Amino acid sequence: MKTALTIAGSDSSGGAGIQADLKTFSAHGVYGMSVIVSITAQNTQKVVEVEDLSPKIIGAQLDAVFSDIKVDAVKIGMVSNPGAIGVIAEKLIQYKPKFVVLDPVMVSKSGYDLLKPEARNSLIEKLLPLATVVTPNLFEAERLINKREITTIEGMKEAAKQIYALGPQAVLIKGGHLEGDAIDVFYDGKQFETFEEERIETKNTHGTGCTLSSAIASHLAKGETLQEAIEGAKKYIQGAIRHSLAIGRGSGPTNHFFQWFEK
Ligand SMILES: Nc1ncnc2c1ncn2[C@@H]1O[C@H](COP(=O)(O)OP(=O)(O)O)[C@@H](O)[C@H]1O
Ligand SMILES: Cc1ncc(COP(=O)(O)OP(=O)(O)O)c(N)n1
Repeated sequence: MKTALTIAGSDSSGGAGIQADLKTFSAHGVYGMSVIVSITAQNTQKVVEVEDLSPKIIGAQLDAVFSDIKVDAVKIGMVSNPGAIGVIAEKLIQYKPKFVVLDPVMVSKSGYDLLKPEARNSLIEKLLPLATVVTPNLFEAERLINKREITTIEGMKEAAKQIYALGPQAVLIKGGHLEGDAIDVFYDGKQFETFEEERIETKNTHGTGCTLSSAIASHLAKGETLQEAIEGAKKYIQGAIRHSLAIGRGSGPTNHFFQWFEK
């Protein structure tokens, strides 16, 4: 069985973060492992509180996994603070996993800062250059390159070029917050590609970014090319949103095991 490791924050409501990643790995038949960076007290309506784990225990989790198990792909989500980012970068340089999917999580849909403002530069300098692909949403793309507002496909392409110049092997800017269809823009330094699906009208989109990035990691772990991995992940998130769950009183989660419910 292929393996994937998520390095991210825990979401007590189970729709985003580590919980979404492990469900996604399982739904793809990939053995999932986790390094917890932060614990969030969170539900479908809000993030109530966040507690970061120490760089020491983050490093110990990484050593425990990498010293024993072959990791076929890594997904990075909420990394919270400069100390956590420092130890994650150090260990990735040491263990050299083949694929690193970096979701530069900054703010939850409910509006809570999941990346401390002072950690932005560390994320750019230390993690972006280690990424096989970085998957910002529109807001995160704006923050990475200090751009005002990205609202069009042309704007996404220009931003993808600028983010690519920061060091990742490829960039996928997600268009979940665009007007109209859900169009994601890919750039690998040579060519652009768009991944397009129709927008599904629902408020239950908690954890869509986490789910897409861990699905990309799952496909990479199974040996697909990056473009094949994104194509597969995009189809998966579309199904997961189409069958999303009205659980909780706010923005409910996607359905990671929607295949079980399709006739
Ligand atoms: N309502 C929707 N219908 C279809 N696809 C969506 C919808 N919302 C988000 N997506 C897709 O889900 C993935 C995650 O995107 P996005 O929601 O922008 O990320 P994030 O959760 O990081 O803000 C992207 O592939 C995006 O196009
Ligand atoms: C612990 C944790 N990590 C990440 C997120 C953000 O996930 P995302 O997929 O961007 O989903 P939304 O917050 O936008 O619904 C999170 N909320 N918690």
